Amino acid sequence: MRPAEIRLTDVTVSHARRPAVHHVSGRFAPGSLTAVVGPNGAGKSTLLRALAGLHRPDAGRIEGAAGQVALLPQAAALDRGFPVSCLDAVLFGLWREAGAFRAIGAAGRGRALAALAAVGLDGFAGRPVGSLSAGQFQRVLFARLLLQDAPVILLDEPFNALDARTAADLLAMVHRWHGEGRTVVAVLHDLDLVRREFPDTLLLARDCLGWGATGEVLTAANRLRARMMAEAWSAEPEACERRDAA
Ligand SMILES: Nc1ncnc2c1ncn2[C@@H]1O[C@H](COP(=O)(O)OP(=O)(O)OP(=O)(O)O)[C@@H](O)[C@H]1O
Repeated sequence: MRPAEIRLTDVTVSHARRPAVHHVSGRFAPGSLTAVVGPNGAGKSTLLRALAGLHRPDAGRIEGAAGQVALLPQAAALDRGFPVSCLDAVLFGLWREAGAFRAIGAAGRGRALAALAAVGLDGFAGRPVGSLSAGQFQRVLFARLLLQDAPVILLDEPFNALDARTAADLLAMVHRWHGEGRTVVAVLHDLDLVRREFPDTLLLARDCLGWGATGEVLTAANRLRARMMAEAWSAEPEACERRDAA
């Protein structure tokens, strides 16, 4: 598992010309385990979507991510009313590998069943995803990531609304991916968890307020700065003056 270095150079990502991520530069080293933290509306999900190629930066460059990323979106952003079984939901992980209209085959089904077993959902293959608890659904999404087998794994609030046991099981999987040499990036709000489990941190408040060793980034001064920036945001962020001036 040899992920490339992911480099961001002066990256700005906007929604309707309003910058959610503002002139961010830095790098995710191959095999690093990084938490992305910051206040609500800081641009964390937007950054992950840009890294996954789902949202194009309107300025700057992201290099090294294309084609090697698997993304776990925020559970709240997913529609669970869609009538699919757990097995099919996991098999969506093979979509890119197999192509939209190609048969998955017995080997693919076998891998999907093994992934369900690995996340503790043996026997759930035929269950509709709509009938799962939040924790069981998150396990299905982790099984899908397992099947995708990507060198870079992006997780958007992976432990939200989970009980201690489920969170611990999924955190163990994150550490396994890290141990295998994958690059893992997770958006998190629990700073105690970040300090305990994540060696590196990117502190975002639309601008990057720190990116490096967690202990050096999560200082009281940096967190205060992030809070003050968030309090200064109006409901609608301003258009980027630096970009408009360019
Ligand atoms: N689809 C969208 N259309 C318009 N604006 C959006 C869209 N998605 C996000 N935004 C805006 O972009 C900014 C950053 O949002 P984003 O979801 O990236 O922040 P976040 O740090 O992940 O927040 P949270 O911690 O609340 O999940 C916010 O001002 C948000 O309202």
